[in-house]
Amino acid sequence: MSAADPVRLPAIAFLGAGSMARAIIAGLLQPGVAVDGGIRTTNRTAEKAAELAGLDGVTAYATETDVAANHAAVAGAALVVVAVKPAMVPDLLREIADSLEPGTVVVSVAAGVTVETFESLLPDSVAVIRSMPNTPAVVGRAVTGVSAGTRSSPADLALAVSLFETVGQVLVVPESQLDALSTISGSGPAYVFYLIEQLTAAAVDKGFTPEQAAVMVQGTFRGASELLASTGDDPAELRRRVTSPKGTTERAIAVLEASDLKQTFDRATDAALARARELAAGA
Ligand SMILES: NC(=O)C1=CN([C@@H]2O[C@H](COP(=O)(O)OP(=O)(O)OC[C@H]3O[C@@H](n4cnc5c(N)ncnc54)[C@H](O)[C@@H]3O)[C@@H](O)[C@H]2O)C=CC1
Ligand SMILES: O=C(O)[C@@H]1CCC=N1
Repeated sequence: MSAADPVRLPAIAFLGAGSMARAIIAGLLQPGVAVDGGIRTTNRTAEKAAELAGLDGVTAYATETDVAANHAAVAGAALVVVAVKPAMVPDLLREIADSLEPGTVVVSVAAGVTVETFESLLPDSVAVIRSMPNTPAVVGRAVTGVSAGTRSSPADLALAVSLFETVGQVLVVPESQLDALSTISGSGPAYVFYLIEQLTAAAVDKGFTPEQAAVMVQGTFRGASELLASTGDDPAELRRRVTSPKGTTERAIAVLEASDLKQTFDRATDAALARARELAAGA
């Protein structure tokens, strides 16, 4: 993307401007992106809306001070991103259904909630796309899964892909795979931060200050990720280059292998998948 070749998107409304919506908005505010008609946001509190209103090109509405906030935000918006908590989605869709103009593309980021639920609560004239982004969107490094709805056209899907490409990489997958994708990349940043927390605690237990531990652990995660990205080498080969035969790393890796991290990740991601199915059922 270059300044000479900006990405142009039509007016976008974010309903539920919390962590995830703000992460995507951060990408839209980058120099190479133009949102014709502007960005509208809604959230509950006036305090948060005031913060959002301070962003260039953003019109922010708060439901606590404006009962018509969601209606005002979707008026004239070609893209409507639904980013409230999954349990709140059905009520929100009932609230806005009559305010959506024909041809609007509604993009869900809500975990679990199916295209079927969205399409059943919205007029036939509105297309639905499901997505699953992740919070590295804030730094333009998101991985987002995107799935077509039954009423969406290839152009509608392409529009949603363009939206998420402003904040990182996009994978188009069938909806049947989107919950599984969510257990890997949607939740994934939390797994990485958890590993960082645990290795930091191990460093502190070995006598380093929290500051020293943070330099060691965060620098190592960043350095290893950048090494992987810049060489394109297989992670197993990069690991082998650290693991000197009969050396120290070999002993550490043997302990990690004995703990069967793969099985732990299988169980963790299966638990996330089960929760997505509960969310789909409205639990
Ligand atoms: N946080 C993450 O890493 C990811 C979250 N998601 C999905 O994004 C959605 C939002 O999650 P977060 O941003 O983490 O939650 P959050 O709690 O940070 O944001 C939710 C926002 O919705 C607003 N809200 C609540 N009721 C509303 C209403 N009736 N009208 C307008 N705004 C309303 C709240 O004020 C809040 O700002 C969820 O459905 C979640 O499954 C998807 C991918 C990753
Ligand atoms: O935890 C959640 O439900 C959301 C979906 C993926 C990441 N955060």
